[in-house]
Amino acid sequence: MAFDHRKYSAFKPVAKKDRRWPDQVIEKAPTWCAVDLRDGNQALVKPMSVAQKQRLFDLLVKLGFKEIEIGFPAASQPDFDFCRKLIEENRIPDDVKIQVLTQARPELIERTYQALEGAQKAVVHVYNSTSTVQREQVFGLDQAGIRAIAVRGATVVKEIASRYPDTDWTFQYSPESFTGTELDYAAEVINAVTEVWRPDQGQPVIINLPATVEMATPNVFADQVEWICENIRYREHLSISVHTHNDRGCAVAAAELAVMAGADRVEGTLMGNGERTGNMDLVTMAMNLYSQGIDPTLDLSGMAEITDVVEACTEISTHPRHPYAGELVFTAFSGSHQDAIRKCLSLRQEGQAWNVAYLPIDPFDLGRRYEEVVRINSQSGKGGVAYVLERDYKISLPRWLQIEFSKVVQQEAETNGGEIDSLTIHRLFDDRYLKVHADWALRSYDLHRDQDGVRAEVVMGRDVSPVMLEGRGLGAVEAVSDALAKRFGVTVAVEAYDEFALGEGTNANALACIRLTANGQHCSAAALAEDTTSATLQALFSAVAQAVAGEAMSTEAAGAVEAAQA
Ligand SMILES: CC(=O)SCCNC(=O)CCNC(=O)[C@H](O)C(C)(C)COP(=O)(O)OP(=O)(O)OC[C@H]1O[C@@H](n2cnc3c(N)ncnc32)[C@H](O)[C@@H]1OP(=O)(O)O
Ligand SMILES: CC(C)C(=O)C(=O)O
Repeated sequence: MAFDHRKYSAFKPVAKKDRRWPDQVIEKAPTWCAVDLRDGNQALVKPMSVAQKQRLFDLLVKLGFKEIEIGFPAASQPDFDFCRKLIEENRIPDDVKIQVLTQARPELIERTYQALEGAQKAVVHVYNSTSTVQREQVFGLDQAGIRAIAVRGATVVKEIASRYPDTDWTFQYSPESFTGTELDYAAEVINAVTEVWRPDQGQPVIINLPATVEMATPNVFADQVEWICENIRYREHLSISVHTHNDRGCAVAAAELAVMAGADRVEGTLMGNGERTGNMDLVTMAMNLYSQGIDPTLDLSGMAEITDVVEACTEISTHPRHPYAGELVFTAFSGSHQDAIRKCLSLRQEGQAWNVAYLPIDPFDLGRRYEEVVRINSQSGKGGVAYVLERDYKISLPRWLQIEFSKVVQQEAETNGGEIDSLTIHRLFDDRYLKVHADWALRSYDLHRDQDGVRAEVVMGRDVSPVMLEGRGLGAVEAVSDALAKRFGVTVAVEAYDEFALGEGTNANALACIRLTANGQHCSAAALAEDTTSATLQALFSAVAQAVAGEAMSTEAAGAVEAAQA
Protein backbone atom coordinates (compact mmCIF):
# COMPACT_ATOMS: atom_id res chain seq x y z
CA MET A 1 0.00 0.00 0.00
CA ALA A 2 1.49 3.39 -1.00
CA PHE A 3 -0.41 5.37 1.61
CA ASP A 4 1.18 3.92 4.72
CA HIS A 5 1.75 6.03 7.81
CA ARG A 6 4.15 3.45 9.24
CA LYS A 7 6.77 4.87 6.90
CA TYR A 8 7.08 7.88 9.24
CA SER A 9 8.17 8.34 12.81
CA ALA A 10 6.99 10.90 15.32
CA PHE A 11 9.14 13.91 16.14
CA LYS A 12 10.71 13.48 19.55
CA PRO A 13 9.52 16.32 21.77
CA VAL A 14 11.96 18.40 23.80
CA ALA A 15 12.41 17.06 27.32
CA LYS A 16 11.81 20.36 29.04
CA LYS A 17 10.14 20.56 32.42
CA ASP A 18 10.60 24.24 33.14
CA ARG A 19 9.05 25.79 30.08
CA ARG A 20 8.11 29.43 30.68
CA TRP A 21 6.84 30.45 27.27
CA PRO A 22 3.26 29.17 27.75
CA ASP A 23 2.68 31.93 30.33
CA GLN A 24 4.11 34.71 28.19
CA VAL A 25 1.98 37.24 26.33
CA ILE A 26 3.23 39.09 23.27
CA GLU A 27 3.07 42.77 24.11
CA LYS A 28 5.11 44.31 21.35
CA ALA A 29 6.01 43.59 17.77
CA PRO A 30 9.29 41.76 17.17
CA THR A 31 11.89 43.19 14.82
CA TRP A 32 10.73 42.16 11.37
CA CYS A 33 12.94 41.05 8.56
CA ALA A 34 11.33 40.55 5.15
CA VAL A 35 12.99 37.81 3.13
CA ASP A 36 10.73 38.01 0.07
CA LEU A 37 13.56 39.01 -2.20
CA ARG A 38 15.71 36.03 -1.15
CA ASP A 39 13.80 33.08 0.27
CA GLY A 40 10.61 34.11 -1.52
CA ASN A 41 12.52 34.62 -4.74
CA GLN A 42 14.42 31.33 -4.63
CA ALA A 43 11.11 29.45 -4.54
CA LEU A 44 9.57 31.02 -7.64
CA VAL A 45 9.09 29.26 -10.95
CA LYS A 46 10.43 32.42 -12.53
CA PRO A 47 12.74 34.32 -10.17
CA MET A 48 12.16 38.06 -10.04
CA SER A 49 13.81 40.40 -12.49
CA VAL A 50 15.75 43.37 -11.14
CA ALA A 51 12.72 45.58 -11.91
CA GLN A 52 10.37 43.28 -10.00
CA LYS A 53 12.78 43.15 -7.07
CA GLN A 54 12.94 46.92 -7.04
CA ARG A 55 9.15 47.17 -6.98
CA LEU A 56 8.85 44.73 -4.10
CA PHE A 57 11.72 46.38 -2.22
CA ASP A 58 10.00 49.77 -2.54
CA LEU A 59 6.78 48.28 -1.21
CA LEU A 60 8.57 46.70 1.78
CA VAL A 61 10.17 50.06 2.59
CA LYS A 62 6.80 51.78 2.28
CA LEU A 63 5.21 49.27 4.66
CA GLY A 64 7.84 50.09 7.27
CA PHE A 65 10.31 47.19 7.14
CA LYS A 66 13.69 48.23 8.50
CA GLU A 67 15.50 44.97 7.72
CA ILE A 68 15.15 43.47 4.26
CA GLU A 69 17.01 40.44 2.94
CA ILE A 70 17.50 41.50 -0.67
CA GLY A 71 19.01 38.35 -2.14
CA PHE A 72 21.87 35.90 -2.44
CA PRO A 73 24.31 38.05 -4.45
CA ALA A 74 26.87 35.28 -4.91
CA ALA A 75 24.25 33.00 -6.39
CA SER A 76 23.18 34.82 -9.52
CA GLN A 77 23.96 37.89 -11.59
CA PRO A 78 20.47 39.46 -11.15
CA ASP A 79 20.86 39.19 -7.36
CA PHE A 80 24.33 40.71 -7.52
CA ASP A 81 23.16 43.46 -9.89
CA PHE A 82 20.16 44.28 -7.73
CA CYS A 83 22.37 44.71 -4.69
CA ARG A 84 24.70 46.98 -6.64
CA LYS A 85 21.78 48.99 -8.03
CA LEU A 86 20.35 49.65 -4.56
CA ILE A 87 23.72 50.84 -3.29
CA GLU A 88 24.93 52.76 -6.33
CA GLU A 89 21.60 54.46 -6.95
CA ASN A 90 21.29 55.31 -3.29
CA ARG A 91 17.91 53.60 -3.02
CA ILE A 92 18.21 52.39 0.56
CA PRO A 93 16.68 54.75 3.14
CA ASP A 94 19.00 55.61 6.02
CA ASP A 95 16.88 53.72 8.54
CA VAL A 96 16.74 50.53 6.45
CA LYS A 97 19.32 47.77 6.67
CA ILE A 98 19.77 45.42 3.75
CA GLN A 99 20.66 41.79 4.43
CA VAL A 100 22.20 39.23 2.07
CA LEU A 101 22.58 35.47 2.35
CA THR A 102 25.61 33.34 1.59
CA GLN A 103 26.68 29.76 2.12
CA ALA A 104 29.66 29.35 4.44
CA ARG A 105 32.04 29.04 1.50
CA PRO A 106 34.94 31.51 1.29
CA GLU A 107 34.60 32.25 -2.44
CA LEU A 108 30.89 32.96 -2.06
CA ILE A 109 31.47 35.17 0.99
CA GLU A 110 34.12 37.09 -0.93
CA ARG A 111 31.70 37.74 -3.79
CA THR A 112 28.98 38.70 -1.31
CA TYR A 113 31.14 41.50 0.09
CA GLN A 114 31.90 42.70 -3.43
CA ALA A 115 28.18 43.09 -3.95
CA LEU A 116 27.90 45.09 -0.71
CA GLU A 117 30.76 47.48 -1.32
CA GLY A 118 29.72 51.02 -0.47
CA ALA A 119 26.70 50.05 1.67
CA GLN A 120 26.18 52.25 4.74
CA LYS A 121 25.10 49.27 6.80
CA ALA A 122 24.28 45.67 6.02
CA VAL A 123 23.66 42.25 7.53
CA VAL A 124 25.83 39.46 6.20
CA HIS A 125 23.89 36.27 6.75
CA VAL A 126 25.89 33.07 6.58
CA TYR A 127 24.45 29.59 6.97
CA ASN A 128 25.28 25.92 6.94
CA SER A 129 23.17 22.87 7.60
CA THR A 130 23.48 21.22 10.98
CA SER A 131 20.74 18.57 11.11
CA THR A 132 21.51 14.88 11.43
CA VAL A 133 20.09 14.04 8.02
CA GLN A 134 22.18 16.74 6.32
CA ARG A 135 25.33 15.83 8.25
CA GLU A 136 25.03 12.18 7.45
CA GLN A 137 23.54 12.15 3.98
CA VAL A 138 24.29 15.49 2.33
CA PHE A 139 27.65 16.57 3.71
CA GLY A 140 28.97 13.19 4.84
CA LEU A 141 30.54 14.85 7.85
CA ASP A 142 30.43 14.31 11.57
CA GLN A 143 29.49 16.99 14.11
CA ALA A 144 33.01 18.39 14.27
CA GLY A 145 33.20 18.65 10.48
CA ILE A 146 29.93 20.60 10.26
CA ARG A 147 30.97 22.85 13.13
CA ALA A 148 34.21 23.52 11.28
CA ILE A 149 32.26 24.74 8.20
CA ALA A 150 30.38 27.17 10.42
CA VAL A 151 33.52 28.41 12.14
CA ARG A 152 35.38 28.82 8.88
CA GLY A 153 32.40 30.74 7.42
CA ALA A 154 32.19 32.99 10.49
CA THR A 155 35.92 33.61 10.34
CA VAL A 156 35.88 34.57 6.67
CA VAL A 157 32.85 36.81 7.25
CA LYS A 158 34.69 38.64 10.02
CA GLU A 159 37.97 38.91 8.09
CA ILE A 160 36.51 40.32 4.91
CA ALA A 161 34.28 42.75 6.83
CA SER A 162 37.40 44.29 8.33
CA ARG A 163 38.43 45.28 4.81
CA TYR A 164 35.34 47.48 4.54
CA PRO A 165 35.51 49.57 7.73
CA ASP A 166 33.16 52.26 6.41
CA THR A 167 30.20 49.92 6.50
CA ASP A 168 28.30 49.25 9.68
CA TRP A 169 28.21 45.41 9.64
CA THR A 170 25.87 43.06 11.42
CA PHE A 171 26.71 39.37 11.24
CA GLN A 172 23.99 36.76 11.13
CA TYR A 173 24.39 33.02 11.46
CA SER A 174 21.76 30.36 10.77
CA PRO A 175 22.22 26.75 11.75
CA GLU A 176 20.14 25.79 8.75
CA SER A 177 17.77 22.83 9.32
CA PHE A 178 17.82 23.80 13.02
CA THR A 179 14.55 21.95 13.72
CA GLY A 180 16.23 18.68 12.77
CA THR A 181 19.35 19.38 14.82
CA GLU A 182 20.04 18.01 18.31
CA LEU A 183 19.66 21.02 20.63
CA ASP A 184 22.93 20.58 22.47
CA TYR A 185 24.75 20.31 19.17
CA ALA A 186 22.98 23.39 17.76
CA ALA A 187 24.09 25.33 20.86
CA GLU A 188 27.62 24.03 20.41
CA VAL A 189 27.79 25.30 16.80
CA ILE A 190 26.20 28.66 17.71
CA ASN A 191 28.70 29.08 20.54
CA ALA A 192 31.55 28.27 18.18
CA VAL A 193 30.35 30.96 15.77
CA THR A 194 29.82 33.64 18.42
CA GLU A 195 33.21 32.86 19.85
CA VAL A 196 34.59 34.05 16.51
CA TRP A 197 32.34 37.11 16.26
CA ARG A 198 32.35 38.12 19.96
CA PRO A 199 29.07 39.99 20.29
CA ASP A 200 30.11 40.79 23.87
CA GLN A 201 32.81 43.02 22.40
CA GLY A 202 30.38 45.15 20.45
CA GLN A 203 29.92 43.26 17.19
CA PRO A 204 26.17 43.18 16.39
CA VAL A 205 25.18 39.54 15.90
CA ILE A 206 21.91 37.86 14.97
CA ILE A 207 21.45 34.17 15.60
CA ASN A 208 18.65 32.97 13.36
CA LEU A 209 16.89 29.72 14.23
CA PRO A 210 15.22 28.35 11.14
CA ALA A 211 12.43 25.85 10.98
CA THR A 212 13.86 25.18 7.54
CA VAL A 213 11.36 22.36 7.43
CA GLU A 214 8.49 22.53 9.89
CA MET A 215 8.75 19.13 11.58
CA ALA A 216 6.57 19.27 14.68
CA THR A 217 3.80 21.16 16.41
CA PRO A 218 4.53 24.84 17.16
CA ASN A 219 4.90 24.19 20.90
CA VAL A 220 7.88 21.96 20.15
CA PHE A 221 9.50 24.77 18.16
CA ALA A 222 8.84 27.12 21.09
CA ASP A 223 10.57 24.63 23.40
CA GLN A 224 13.53 24.49 21.03
CA VAL A 225 13.81 28.27 20.92
CA GLU A 226 13.46 28.66 24.69
CA TRP A 227 16.05 25.93 25.24
CA ILE A 228 18.55 27.64 22.92
CA CYS A 229 17.95 31.03 24.56
CA GLU A 230 18.73 29.44 27.92
CA ASN A 231 21.77 27.48 26.84
CA ILE A 232 23.88 29.62 24.52
CA ARG A 233 26.69 31.93 25.48
CA TYR A 234 26.34 35.72 25.10
CA ARG A 235 22.52 35.54 24.98
CA GLU A 236 22.19 39.06 26.30
CA HIS A 237 24.35 40.41 23.46
CA LEU A 238 22.49 38.56 20.71
CA SER A 239 19.40 39.16 18.71
CA ILE A 240 17.59 35.83 18.49
CA SER A 241 15.71 35.52 15.26
CA VAL A 242 13.34 32.86 13.95
CA HIS A 243 12.61 31.88 10.39
CA THR A 244 9.72 29.45 10.15
CA HIS A 245 8.34 27.55 7.20
CA ASN A 246 4.83 26.36 6.71
CA ASP A 247 5.17 22.65 5.92
CA ARG A 248 2.56 21.70 8.53
CA GLY A 249 0.58 24.91 8.04
CA CYS A 250 1.72 26.39 11.35
CA ALA A 251 4.50 28.81 10.40
CA VAL A 252 2.72 31.81 11.90
CA ALA A 253 1.80 29.95 15.08
CA ALA A 254 5.37 28.69 15.43
CA ALA A 255 6.77 32.21 15.06
CA GLU A 256 4.27 33.58 17.57
CA LEU A 257 5.11 30.92 20.14
CA ALA A 258 8.81 31.46 19.41
CA VAL A 259 8.42 35.14 20.29
CA MET A 260 6.77 34.04 23.54
CA ALA A 261 9.78 31.77 24.03
CA GLY A 262 12.24 34.64 23.72
CA ALA A 263 12.81 35.39 20.03
CA ASP A 264 13.47 39.08 19.36
CA ARG A 265 13.19 39.01 15.61
CA VAL A 266 11.05 37.27 12.99
CA GLU A 267 11.84 36.60 9.35
CA GLY A 268 9.12 35.98 6.82
CA THR A 269 7.54 37.06 3.58
CA LEU A 270 4.45 39.00 2.56
CA MET A 271 1.58 36.58 2.03
CA GLY A 272 3.89 33.71 2.97
CA ASN A 273 5.51 33.08 -0.40
CA GLY A 274 8.55 30.82 -0.07
CA GLU A 275 9.98 27.36 -0.39
CA ARG A 276 7.39 24.53 -0.67
CA THR A 277 4.37 25.60 1.41
CA GLY A 278 6.00 28.94 2.03
CA ASN A 279 7.65 31.09 4.65
CA MET A 280 5.99 32.59 7.69
CA ASP A 281 3.42 35.12 6.49
CA LEU A 282 4.41 38.56 7.78
CA VAL A 283 1.03 40.05 6.92
CA THR A 284 -0.81 37.50 9.02
CA MET A 285 1.51 37.71 12.02
CA ALA A 286 1.56 41.51 11.98
CA MET A 287 -2.20 41.71 11.62
CA ASN A 288 -2.64 39.18 14.43
CA LEU A 289 -0.79 41.63 16.67
CA TYR A 290 -2.83 44.55 15.34
CA SER A 291 -6.05 42.69 16.13
CA GLN A 292 -4.88 42.42 19.76
CA GLY A 293 -4.34 46.16 20.05
CA ILE A 294 -0.57 45.93 19.54
CA ASP A 295 1.19 48.29 17.15
CA PRO A 296 2.64 46.00 14.47
CA THR A 297 5.08 48.79 13.47
CA LEU A 298 4.10 48.13 9.86
CA ASP A 299 1.46 50.00 7.89
CA LEU A 300 -0.69 47.37 6.21
CA SER A 301 -3.67 49.63 5.55
CA GLY A 302 -3.24 49.41 1.78
CA MET A 303 -3.86 45.68 1.56
CA ALA A 304 -5.00 45.87 -2.07
CA GLU A 305 -1.69 47.42 -3.07
CA ILE A 306 0.20 44.76 -1.11
CA THR A 307 -1.58 41.89 -2.85
CA ASP A 308 -1.26 43.59 -6.25
CA VAL A 309 2.49 44.06 -5.96
CA VAL A 310 3.12 40.62 -4.48
CA GLU A 311 1.04 38.99 -7.19
CA ALA A 312 2.80 40.93 -9.94
CA CYS A 313 6.26 40.08 -8.60
CA THR A 314 5.70 36.45 -7.68
CA GLU A 315 3.11 35.59 -10.33
CA ILE A 316 1.19 33.79 -7.58
CA SER A 317 -2.40 34.77 -6.93
CA THR A 318 -3.79 35.42 -3.47
CA HIS A 319 -6.13 32.77 -2.14
CA PRO A 320 -9.61 34.25 -1.52
CA ARG A 321 -9.42 32.93 2.05
CA HIS A 322 -5.92 34.23 2.76
CA PRO A 323 -6.01 35.72 6.30
CA TYR A 324 -6.67 39.47 6.25
CA ALA A 325 -5.96 39.77 2.52
CA GLY A 326 -8.20 37.38 0.60
CA GLU A 327 -11.24 38.55 -1.31
CA LEU A 328 -13.67 36.63 0.89
CA VAL A 329 -12.18 36.99 4.36
CA PHE A 330 -14.53 39.72 5.47
CA THR A 331 -17.62 38.33 3.75
CA ALA A 332 -20.46 36.40 5.35
CA PHE A 333 -22.83 34.43 3.15
CA SER A 334 -24.45 32.48 5.95
CA GLY A 335 -27.63 33.79 7.49
CA SER A 336 -26.80 33.66 11.18
CA HIS A 337 -23.42 35.32 10.64
CA GLN A 338 -25.04 38.09 8.59
CA ASP A 339 -27.70 38.64 11.21
CA ALA A 340 -25.09 38.95 13.97
CA ILE A 341 -22.86 41.27 11.92
CA ARG A 342 -25.80 43.49 11.02
CA LYS A 343 -26.90 43.78 14.65
CA CYS A 344 -23.38 44.49 15.92
CA LEU A 345 -22.66 47.07 13.23
CA SER A 346 -25.94 48.86 13.88
CA LEU A 347 -25.16 49.09 17.62
CA ARG A 348 -21.59 50.16 17.05
CA GLN A 349 -20.63 53.70 17.98
CA GLU A 350 -17.68 55.64 16.64
CA GLY A 351 -14.69 55.47 18.96
CA GLN A 352 -15.77 52.27 20.71
CA ALA A 353 -13.42 49.30 20.86
CA TRP A 354 -14.11 46.97 17.96
CA ASN A 355 -16.45 44.19 19.03
CA VAL A 356 -18.29 42.80 16.05
CA ALA A 357 -19.21 39.14 15.83
CA TYR A 358 -17.52 37.24 13.02
CA LEU A 359 -15.25 40.16 12.09
CA PRO A 360 -12.03 39.94 14.10
CA ILE A 361 -10.96 43.33 12.76
CA ASP A 362 -12.66 46.27 11.09
CA PRO A 363 -12.32 45.62 7.33
CA PHE A 364 -12.23 49.37 6.80
CA ASP A 365 -8.75 49.46 8.42
CA LEU A 366 -7.38 47.50 5.50
CA GLY A 367 -9.09 49.61 2.86
CA ARG A 368 -12.01 47.19 2.49
CA ARG A 369 -15.63 48.30 2.15
CA TYR A 370 -18.61 47.29 4.24
CA GLU A 371 -20.33 46.35 0.94
CA GLU A 372 -18.27 43.17 0.98
CA VAL A 373 -19.28 42.13 4.46
CA VAL A 374 -22.66 40.66 3.54
CA ARG A 375 -23.26 38.86 0.27
CA ILE A 376 -26.37 36.84 -0.48
CA ASN A 377 -26.83 33.28 -1.69
CA SER A 378 -29.02 30.34 -0.70
CA GLN A 379 -27.24 30.10 2.69
CA SER A 380 -28.33 33.62 3.64
CA GLY A 381 -31.20 34.73 5.84
CA LYS A 382 -33.45 37.66 6.52
CA GLY A 383 -30.81 39.65 8.39
CA GLY A 384 -28.50 39.65 5.39
CA VAL A 385 -31.21 40.57 2.92
CA ALA A 386 -32.41 43.38 5.20
CA TYR A 387 -28.82 44.57 5.57
CA VAL A 388 -28.36 44.83 1.80
CA LEU A 389 -31.60 46.79 1.33
CA GLU A 390 -30.69 49.13 4.19
CA ARG A 391 -27.09 49.57 3.13
CA ASP A 392 -27.61 50.06 -0.61
CA TYR A 393 -31.11 51.51 -0.86
CA LYS A 394 -31.82 52.92 2.59
CA ILE A 395 -34.88 50.70 2.75
CA SER A 396 -35.65 49.39 6.25
CA LEU A 397 -38.15 46.57 6.43
CA PRO A 398 -40.29 45.56 9.40
CA ARG A 399 -39.42 42.17 10.83
CA TRP A 400 -42.51 40.46 9.34
CA LEU A 401 -41.59 41.70 5.87
CA GLN A 402 -37.91 40.75 6.32
CA ILE A 403 -39.10 37.20 7.02
CA GLU A 404 -41.48 37.19 4.09
CA PHE A 405 -39.10 38.80 1.59
CA SER A 406 -36.17 36.58 2.55
CA LYS A 407 -38.27 33.62 1.33
CA VAL A 408 -38.60 35.34 -2.05
CA VAL A 409 -34.83 35.86 -2.20
CA GLN A 410 -34.19 32.32 -1.00
CA GLN A 411 -36.32 30.93 -3.80
CA GLU A 412 -34.44 33.00 -6.36
CA ALA A 413 -31.09 31.89 -4.91
CA GLU A 414 -32.09 28.25 -5.03
CA THR A 415 -33.29 28.59 -8.61
CA ASN A 416 -30.23 30.47 -9.75
CA GLY A 417 -27.78 28.45 -7.64
CA GLY A 418 -25.30 31.27 -7.00
CA GLU A 419 -24.97 34.70 -5.53
CA ILE A 420 -27.81 37.23 -5.68
CA ASP A 421 -26.41 40.69 -6.11
CA SER A 422 -27.77 43.83 -4.57
CA LEU A 423 -29.46 45.02 -7.77
CA THR A 424 -31.32 41.73 -8.12
CA ILE A 425 -32.45 41.90 -4.50
CA HIS A 426 -33.84 45.35 -5.13
CA ARG A 427 -35.52 44.21 -8.34
CA LEU A 428 -37.11 41.27 -6.50
CA PHE A 429 -38.40 43.60 -3.81
CA ASP A 430 -39.67 45.99 -6.43
CA ASP A 431 -41.44 43.28 -8.44
CA ARG A 432 -42.94 41.55 -5.44
CA TYR A 433 -43.94 44.49 -3.22
CA LEU A 434 -43.49 47.91 -4.78
CA LYS A 435 -44.85 47.33 -8.26
CA VAL A 436 -47.97 49.46 -8.81
CA HIS A 437 -50.56 48.24 -11.27
CA ALA A 438 -51.89 51.19 -13.32
CA ASP A 439 -55.50 50.27 -12.44
CA TRP A 440 -54.59 50.45 -8.76
CA ALA A 441 -52.47 53.59 -8.76
CA LEU A 442 -53.44 56.15 -6.15
CA ARG A 443 -54.13 59.43 -7.90
CA SER A 444 -55.43 61.65 -5.10
CA TYR A 445 -57.08 61.41 -1.72
CA ASP A 446 -59.08 63.60 0.57
CA LEU A 447 -59.51 62.66 4.22
CA HIS A 448 -61.95 64.46 6.53
CA ARG A 449 -61.96 63.76 10.22
CA ASP A 450 -65.15 64.47 12.24
CA GLN A 451 -66.60 63.18 15.50
CA ASP A 452 -67.59 59.88 13.79
CA GLY A 453 -64.13 59.13 12.45
CA VAL A 454 -62.63 59.59 8.99
CA ARG A 455 -64.39 60.02 5.67
CA ALA A 456 -62.18 59.18 2.69
CA GLU A 457 -62.54 60.18 -0.91
CA VAL A 458 -59.94 58.57 -3.08
CA VAL A 459 -59.24 58.64 -6.80
CA MET A 460 -57.38 55.69 -8.27
CA GLY A 461 -56.72 54.02 -11.59
CA ARG A 462 -55.52 55.14 -14.99
CA ASP A 463 -55.49 58.75 -16.19
CA VAL A 464 -58.04 58.00 -18.85
CA SER A 465 -60.44 56.08 -16.62
CA PRO A 466 -60.02 57.20 -13.02
CA VAL A 467 -62.18 55.56 -10.35
CA MET A 468 -63.56 57.44 -7.41
CA LEU A 469 -64.06 55.63 -4.08
CA GLU A 470 -65.66 56.78 -0.89
CA GLY A 471 -65.82 55.19 2.54
CA ARG A 472 -65.82 55.75 6.29
CA GLY A 473 -63.85 54.33 9.17
CA LEU A 474 -62.13 55.07 12.43
CA GLY A 475 -58.89 55.83 10.66
CA ALA A 476 -57.66 56.40 7.11
CA VAL A 477 -56.91 52.74 6.37
CA GLU A 478 -60.29 51.62 7.67
CA ALA A 479 -62.10 54.32 5.69
CA VAL A 480 -60.34 53.37 2.46
CA SER A 481 -60.90 49.66 3.15
CA ASP A 482 -64.59 50.49 3.52
CA ALA A 483 -64.46 52.30 0.17
CA LEU A 484 -62.82 49.25 -1.45
CA ALA A 485 -65.46 46.96 0.04
CA LYS A 486 -68.25 49.12 -1.34
CA ARG A 487 -66.69 49.46 -4.81
CA PHE A 488 -65.21 45.99 -5.35
CA GLY A 489 -66.85 43.86 -2.70
CA VAL A 490 -63.47 43.05 -1.10
CA THR A 491 -63.36 42.53 2.66
CA VAL A 492 -60.02 43.74 3.97
CA ALA A 493 -58.51 42.90 7.38
CA VAL A 494 -55.14 44.51 8.08
CA GLU A 495 -52.73 42.16 9.90
CA ALA A 496 -49.56 44.24 10.01
CA TYR A 497 -48.70 47.74 9.08
CA ASP A 498 -45.48 49.75 9.37
CA GLU A 499 -44.29 53.01 7.96
CA PHE A 500 -40.78 54.43 7.86
CA ALA A 501 -39.28 57.76 7.09
CA LEU A 502 -36.54 57.11 4.57
CA GLY A 503 -32.95 58.18 4.88
CA GLU A 504 -31.17 60.46 2.46
CA GLY A 505 -30.45 59.24 -1.03
CA THR A 506 -33.94 58.28 -2.18
CA ASN A 507 -36.59 60.26 -4.05
CA ALA A 508 -39.32 59.19 -1.67
CA ASN A 509 -39.66 60.29 1.93
CA ALA A 510 -41.78 57.47 3.24
CA LEU A 511 -42.11 53.73 2.95
CA ALA A 512 -45.28 51.94 4.02
CA CYS A 513 -45.53 48.16 4.34
CA ILE A 514 -48.83 46.36 4.79
CA ARG A 515 -49.95 42.79 5.22
CA LEU A 516 -53.65 42.01 5.04
CA THR A 517 -56.25 39.47 4.13
CA ALA A 518 -58.54 40.46 1.30
CA ASN A 519 -61.51 38.12 0.97
CA GLY A 520 -59.54 35.68 3.11
CA GLN A 521 -56.41 35.77 0.94
CA HIS A 522 -53.04 36.80 2.42
CA CYS A 523 -51.37 39.67 0.59
CA SER A 524 -48.48 42.01 1.36
CA ALA A 525 -47.26 45.10 -0.39
CA ALA A 526 -45.16 48.16 0.14
CA ALA A 527 -45.14 51.61 -1.35
CA LEU A 528 -42.79 54.54 -1.53
CA ALA A 529 -44.22 58.03 -1.63
CA GLU A 530 -43.47 61.59 -0.65
CA ASP A 531 -45.80 61.45 2.34
CA THR A 532 -46.76 58.63 4.67
CA THR A 533 -50.50 58.73 3.88
CA SER A 534 -49.91 58.34 0.14
CA ALA A 535 -47.46 55.52 0.84
CA THR A 536 -49.97 53.80 3.15
CA LEU A 537 -52.92 54.03 0.78
CA GLN A 538 -50.85 52.90 -2.20
CA ALA A 539 -49.55 49.91 -0.22
CA LEU A 540 -53.15 49.06 0.70
CA PHE A 541 -54.25 49.24 -2.96
CA SER A 542 -51.31 47.18 -4.17
CA ALA A 543 -52.01 44.46 -1.61
CA VAL A 544 -55.71 44.33 -2.49
CA ALA A 545 -54.77 44.31 -6.18
CA GLN A 546 -52.86 41.07 -5.59
CA ALA A 547 -55.95 39.46 -4.07
CA VAL A 548 -58.11 40.62 -6.94
CA ALA A 549 -55.53 39.44 -9.51
CA GLY A 550 -55.14 36.11 -7.72
CA GLU A 551 -51.48 36.78 -6.88
CA ALA A 552 -51.94 36.38 -3.15
CA MET A 553 -49.65 34.12 -1.16
CA SER A 554 -50.72 30.50 -0.89
CA THR A 555 -52.14 29.54 2.49
CA GLU A 556 -49.06 27.33 3.09
CA ALA A 557 -46.66 30.18 2.31
CA ALA A 558 -48.57 32.54 4.56
CA GLY A 559 -48.57 29.88 7.29
CA ALA A 560 -44.81 29.43 6.94
CA VAL A 561 -44.26 33.15 7.29
CA GLU A 562 -46.52 33.28 10.32
CA ALA A 563 -44.66 30.38 11.90
CA ALA A 564 -41.33 32.13 11.28
CA GLN A 565 -42.66 35.33 12.82
CA ALA A 566 -43.89 33.46 15.86
C1 LIG B 1 17.22 26.78 3.47
C2 LIG B 1 17.66 27.77 2.44
O1 LIG B 1 16.84 28.42 1.89
S1 LIG B 1 19.27 27.97 2.16
C3 LIG B 1 19.39 28.98 0.78
C4 LIG B 1 19.25 28.18 -0.46
N1 LIG B 1 19.25 29.04 -1.59
C5 LIG B 1 19.87 28.71 -2.71
O2 LIG B 1 20.47 27.67 -2.81
C6 LIG B 1 19.70 29.63 -3.86
C7 LIG B 1 21.00 30.10 -4.41
N2 LIG B 1 21.98 29.05 -4.58
C8 LIG B 1 22.68 28.88 -5.71
O3 LIG B 1 22.47 29.58 -6.69
C9 LIG B 1 23.76 27.85 -5.71
O4 LIG B 1 23.47 26.86 -4.76
C10 LIG B 1 25.11 28.50 -5.42
C11 LIG B 1 25.49 29.38 -6.57
C12 LIG B 1 25.09 29.28 -4.16
C13 LIG B 1 26.17 27.42 -5.26
O5 LIG B 1 26.15 26.67 -6.41
P1 LIG B 1 27.07 25.38 -6.65
O6 LIG B 1 28.33 25.51 -5.95
O7 LIG B 1 27.11 25.12 -8.07
O8 LIG B 1 26.25 24.19 -6.14
P2 LIG B 1 25.50 23.69 -4.90
O9 LIG B 1 24.64 24.66 -4.25
O10 LIG B 1 24.86 22.48 -5.42
O11 LIG B 1 26.69 23.35 -3.93
C14 LIG B 1 26.59 22.39 -3.05
C15 LIG B 1 27.94 22.25 -2.43
O12 LIG B 1 28.08 23.27 -1.46
C16 LIG B 1 28.10 22.71 -0.18
N3 LIG B 1 27.26 23.55 0.61
C17 LIG B 1 25.93 23.67 0.53
N4 LIG B 1 25.50 24.57 1.39
C18 LIG B 1 26.58 25.00 2.05
C19 LIG B 1 26.74 25.94 3.06
N5 LIG B 1 25.71 26.59 3.55
N6 LIG B 1 27.98 26.20 3.50
C20 LIG B 1 29.03 25.55 2.99
N7 LIG B 1 28.92 24.65 2.01
C21 LIG B 1 27.71 24.38 1.55
C22 LIG B 1 27.51 21.32 -0.36
O13 LIG B 1 27.98 20.44 0.61
C23 LIG B 1 28.00 20.96 -1.73
O14 LIG B 1 29.33 20.54 -1.64
P3 LIG B 1 29.99 19.49 -2.68
O15 LIG B 1 29.99 20.20 -3.99
O16 LIG B 1 31.32 19.29 -2.12
O17 LIG B 1 29.12 18.32 -2.67
C1 LIG C 1 19.00 30.23 5.28
C2 LIG C 1 17.92 29.86 6.19
C3 LIG C 1 17.60 30.92 7.16
C4 LIG C 1 16.70 29.48 5.46
O1 LIG C 1 16.26 30.11 4.53
C5 LIG C 1 15.97 28.35 6.00
O2 LIG C 1 16.53 27.62 6.80
O3 LIG C 1 14.82 28.15 5.61
